[in-house]
Amino acid sequence: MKFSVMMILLKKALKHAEVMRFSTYTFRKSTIYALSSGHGKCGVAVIRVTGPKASNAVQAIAGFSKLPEPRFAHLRNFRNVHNGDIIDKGLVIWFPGPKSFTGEDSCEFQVHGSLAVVNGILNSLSLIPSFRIAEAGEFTRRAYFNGKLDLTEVEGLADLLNAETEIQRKQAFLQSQGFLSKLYLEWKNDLSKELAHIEASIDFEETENLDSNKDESIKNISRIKQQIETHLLNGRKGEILRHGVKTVILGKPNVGKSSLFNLLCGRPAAIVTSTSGTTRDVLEVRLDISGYPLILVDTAGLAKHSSDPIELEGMKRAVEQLDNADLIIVVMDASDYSSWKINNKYLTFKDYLKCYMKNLELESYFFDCSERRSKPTIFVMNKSDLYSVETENVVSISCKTEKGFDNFLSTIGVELNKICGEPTKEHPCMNKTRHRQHLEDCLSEQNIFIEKYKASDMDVVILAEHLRRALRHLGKLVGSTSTEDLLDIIFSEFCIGK
Ligand SMILES: Nc1nc2c(ncn2[C@@H]2O[C@H](COP(=O)(O)OP(=O)(O)OP(=O)(O)O)[C@@H](O)[C@H]2O)c(=O)[nH]1
Ligand SMILES: [K+]
Ligand SMILES: [Mg+2]
Repeated sequence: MKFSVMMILLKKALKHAEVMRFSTYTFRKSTIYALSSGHGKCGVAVIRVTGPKASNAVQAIAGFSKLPEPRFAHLRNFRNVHNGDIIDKGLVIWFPGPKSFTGEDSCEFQVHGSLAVVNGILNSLSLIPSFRIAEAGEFTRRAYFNGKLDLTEVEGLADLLNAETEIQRKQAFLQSQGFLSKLYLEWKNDLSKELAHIEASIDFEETENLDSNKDESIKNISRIKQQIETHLLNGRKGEILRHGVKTVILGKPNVGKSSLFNLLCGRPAAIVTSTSGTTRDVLEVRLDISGYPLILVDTAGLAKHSSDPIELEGMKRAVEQLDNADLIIVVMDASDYSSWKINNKYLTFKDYLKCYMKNLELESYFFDCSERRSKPTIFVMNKSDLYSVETENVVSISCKTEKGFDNFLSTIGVELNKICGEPTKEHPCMNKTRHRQHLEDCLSEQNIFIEKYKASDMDVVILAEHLRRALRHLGKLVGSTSTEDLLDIIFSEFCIGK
């Protein structure tokens, strides 16, 4: 048998294996239920049911002899399945499959949100034959297996449930609506077309035809490759937005770092005293600034001469924070600046800044552009109530009077926008290590393909296999090929009832 024919048969077998995996899941299906709204006392609680026997819940609990009109809210008495007592009066909505979230027959009960009512309904559901309580993420898992959502949409939904700020919400919502998968599917489609050309030529042994298409093929694949590369570069923004922008406050002792930290938090989270070296440990809070998630870190002041082992440890920890910082806020003291003189002359701000950073032994972080360590930085001159400094590239503020604080907030907002960007439908950002991994692997397969194809030093059949692998990585991204382990990780991010 020819090698290329073997490859085609192997490919078909792999496809079959995928279909098998999907169908084994359907065999395991039972009807599941769960409280989908938050736990604890609340105005209204939502209980969801999905699975082949969901209609039994509508009939047994809401007392319909014939199923009600789908997707309409019906006000009904809900009865205890065991003794017929009325538990509560509420709304029931019937969603016959496949037009439901999971794609299966589903229904939703909206009841008064007390523990007793919710337990009453859940107990009744448990008495209906073949009903069981849902596992965490099981509703979404079913939606995925029924083709209602692909994997990046599932991830987007998980992020949406966890979103803390407006821009995080926007990124997650766009992803849950399929804008990221749309991009990946476009690339998958384009690459598939290129592969189809090559496969057709192999099957019919049309080597002349293959040669004439070579330049066109290389051009098309290079274009896709470049789009993926740009997407990866932008992806760093999406990843930071998803995790939060780690923002480290640094400076000499007593300049007002903790005062600024507290002002941003809106509460006295850190101890502030006039004693130099007050802060020792690294303090961290999560904040929402202009819709962006900020992980704000207060650190010990960096003193040049210290023999106190606790202070030295604090400084070591402060500097370590720089390694994975996304944004740095360097705080200075205006009264300190005003007192610095060299040869009896006051320093320009630029010279002062150089000396200041040299004192902190952090010059290379900010001034050595050849080093990759240079990070986005905001320079803040605090204590402007004592001495006013109006210079370019420095934000003047007084933590004592709060003068200049609004200006400081908008400066942070601008930086955050530069760091995270703002996700749009046209440019959705990747935001997970999983995405990066598959895209990088996809790129490296494309690179091998282009290089070997150009040099004509590889059998075309093997060459095509590199394109196939590149495609498989895109497939893994949207979840048309995935493993149970990966699915377990992704669905574990959901709570019960989603
Ligand atoms: N006049 C004036 N005093 C300030 C201002 N901000 C902070 N201070 C005072 O400066 C002193 C040091 O403030 P902290 O916030 O503890 O300074 P820090 O940089 O965190 O100090 P360490 O943790 O010791 O490194 C305190 O006495 C504050 O009240 C300001 O804007 N104006
Ligand atoms: K202090
Ligand atoms: Mg402090």
